[in-house]
Amino acid sequence: MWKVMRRVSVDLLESSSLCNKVYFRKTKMRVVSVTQQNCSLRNYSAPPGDVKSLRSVINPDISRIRNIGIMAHIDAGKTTTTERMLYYSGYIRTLGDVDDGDTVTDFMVQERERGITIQSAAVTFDWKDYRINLIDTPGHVDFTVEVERCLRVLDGAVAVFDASAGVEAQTLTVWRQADKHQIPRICFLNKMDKSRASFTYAVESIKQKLKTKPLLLQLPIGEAKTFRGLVDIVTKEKIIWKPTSDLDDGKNFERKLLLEADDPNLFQEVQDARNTLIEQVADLDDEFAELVLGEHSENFDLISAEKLQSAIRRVTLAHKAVPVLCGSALKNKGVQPLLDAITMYLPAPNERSYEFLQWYKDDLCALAFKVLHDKCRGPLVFVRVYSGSLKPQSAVYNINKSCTERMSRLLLPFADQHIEIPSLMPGNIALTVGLKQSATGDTIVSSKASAVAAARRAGRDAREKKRSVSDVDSLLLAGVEIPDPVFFCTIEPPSMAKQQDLDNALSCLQREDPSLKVKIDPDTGQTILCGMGELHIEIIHDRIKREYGIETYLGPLQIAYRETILSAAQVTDILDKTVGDKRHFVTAELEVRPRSGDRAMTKPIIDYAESVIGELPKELQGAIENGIMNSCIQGPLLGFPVQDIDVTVQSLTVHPDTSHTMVSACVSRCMQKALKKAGIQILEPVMNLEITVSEDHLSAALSDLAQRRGSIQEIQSRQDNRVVVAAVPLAEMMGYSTVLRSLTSGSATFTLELASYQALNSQEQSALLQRRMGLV
Ligand SMILES: Nc1nc2c(ncn2[C@@H]2O[C@H](COP(=O)(O)OP(=O)(O)OP(=O)(O)O)[C@@H](O)[C@H]2O)c(=O)[nH]1
Repeated sequence: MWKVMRRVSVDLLESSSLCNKVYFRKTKMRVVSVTQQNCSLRNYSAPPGDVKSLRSVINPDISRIRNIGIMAHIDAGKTTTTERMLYYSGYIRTLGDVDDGDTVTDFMVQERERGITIQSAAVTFDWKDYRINLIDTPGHVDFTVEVERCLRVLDGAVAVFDASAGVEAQTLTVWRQADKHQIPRICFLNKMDKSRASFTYAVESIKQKLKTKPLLLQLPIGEAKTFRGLVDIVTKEKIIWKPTSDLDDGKNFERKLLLEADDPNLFQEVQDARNTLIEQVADLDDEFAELVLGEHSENFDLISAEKLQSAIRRVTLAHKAVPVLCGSALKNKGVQPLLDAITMYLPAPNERSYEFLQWYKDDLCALAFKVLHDKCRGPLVFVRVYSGSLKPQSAVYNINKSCTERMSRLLLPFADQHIEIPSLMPGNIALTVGLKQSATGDTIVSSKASAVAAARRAGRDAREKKRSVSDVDSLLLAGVEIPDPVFFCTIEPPSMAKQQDLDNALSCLQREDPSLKVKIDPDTGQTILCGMGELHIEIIHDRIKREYGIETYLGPLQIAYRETILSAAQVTDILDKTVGDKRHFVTAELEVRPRSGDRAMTKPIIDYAESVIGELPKELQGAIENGIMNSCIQGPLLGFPVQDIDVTVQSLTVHPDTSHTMVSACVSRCMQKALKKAGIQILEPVMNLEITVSEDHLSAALSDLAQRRGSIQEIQSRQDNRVVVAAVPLAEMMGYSTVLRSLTSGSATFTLELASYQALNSQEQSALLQRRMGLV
């Protein structure tokens, strides 16, 4: 049964045109021996490992907590590394394998079948007196929002790399996201056992592409097939993994001081690497520089490992450099030192500074960062507490939703199983049961009065620092930026009777996943699903079937274009309508202008002529802006969102009896006319494409790209492979995975990421219009 399901899912994905794994897990397809029984052997319903010890320290000292994320390009080995961490910490007793579909963190059926992470999973475990809350995030670009929302609550991250590939496309994206949230990082060069693994190459690519300063804390002993251990440069200890007679689970390793007599060459290499590390750190940290230049300037050997570790910690927390470690998660090597490095070099929650905390004093301030729908318990909301404490059976106030909610229980997340806890202190992460309104990105405080007091303090602070009020708003209500979807399709239930069930399923899924958008087509009344990529929509379709028992039908996948205007235009409109005994009378005059700028913005910038703004009541202003926004959601040509326009309300006359709805309606109609008069230009999503292909198949891949309106920006070398970086319209990428697979005998991989929206030329635009009208 399991085999059959996996086979089906592989076929499904293979047929999907935009799956970015061209060879889609050849290894996974080979390893199909997992049975349902195997999975139950992992005993997912029983409490994991040493739950008693976790219970006894529910709220450890804040300095002993590490909220850590694992991030990387797809397939770098995040889940495998996480699984090893859980095993060595005693959280699980047998090692799971992504290729066998039985890891703890990939617990959704779709994740286990496909061997990919879709939802980020939070797991809590202890490592040498430290509490680690670890989040395994998805690597596939379709789930970037999932990564972003988790980064909001992390204090540190481990960036995992495939040592044979170095920095890959999605690594850059997640690295930039981590920069945005100022998250200190450690790099883990995984897959050192692979045939083309190269420590030097991977480090160089980190230096060049991520523009960061790597601090080499380890040197590998052997590479590829000969990889068998490492040297800790800080302590000069050699770590060699030794399988026991019946088990090679990586638990057994020998750690001893490297002596010159053991291996003179390696000894010298380590000596040099340590001196370089000391100089590098001294350059970045004044306190350490004093030590190095002072008492130990003659002999760096006298600098203790502890002093060096403290300095490395300071430069890591100050984002001045990034420690680099290596290993092979699959071959069970290097993960224990990585865990040590997490506790040693990444920050505790109280070492991060959050400006908004000062406004709450010691009152509760928590952020909801993820929602899961549990059939029995209802919505489960993941929260991170920043200040104050959370207790079960208490009321909390959600600032974003302006509502008070009651929380019934607090649970510690163990992937798909949960342990009940009596309280949650600052710096910690847990699941709440009972919050019905809270969604991803909401700020939760103890009461409305507390929110008001915090807002008052924030306002006072803003005035002192001459900051705008909207700045303060965004700090108080820190949410997650959701990019616009690029794909959409219709979704239909098997019968009208099932429409209500489908609506419910979609609204639950939307609360879990804010990047999923659902709307109703105003002309046909059909439900439209909008997603971040083909895989995203496919997974949603699958979940509706499996989790909600509704067999739905998807229409053909379509591209989400945008509309903009070509020139400025000014239009006047009059609405004169009598409803009952009331006469509604509005005249509006609007001017629209194209806006140039780097960022595509679907929200128009609205301003008012002086004669209008002087006497405009707030509610009336709201009605005008509603009308303008509404007509920008669906452009006049094909109904796509309108981007990059400025609007000026030049004049407005409103009869005293006129309702605000009528004002909005008049303004909206006036906008539509103005947009049409200004001339509509269709914009298409253009993607950044990165193909990793062998030299033999390079020319085939390039000539195919030329037929797809692709423009090649760069061809780089990556070990024996070539990496083609190109910009290609999304509309040309349908069916690409199948084509690339046949062109390259399944050896190439690619990633696709939205870059910008660009104008179609007039021929392309009229061809698209004809297609949409069903004329061709
Ligand atoms: N040779 C080798 N293969 C590895 C290693 N670690 C992971 N893999 C393999 O690489 C593939 C991807 O591993 P995952 O752990 O699922 O990678 P991931 O980064 O979690 O993948 P996504 O969540 O889908 O982005 C699997 O086939 C693993 O068996 C390693 O150290 N060496």
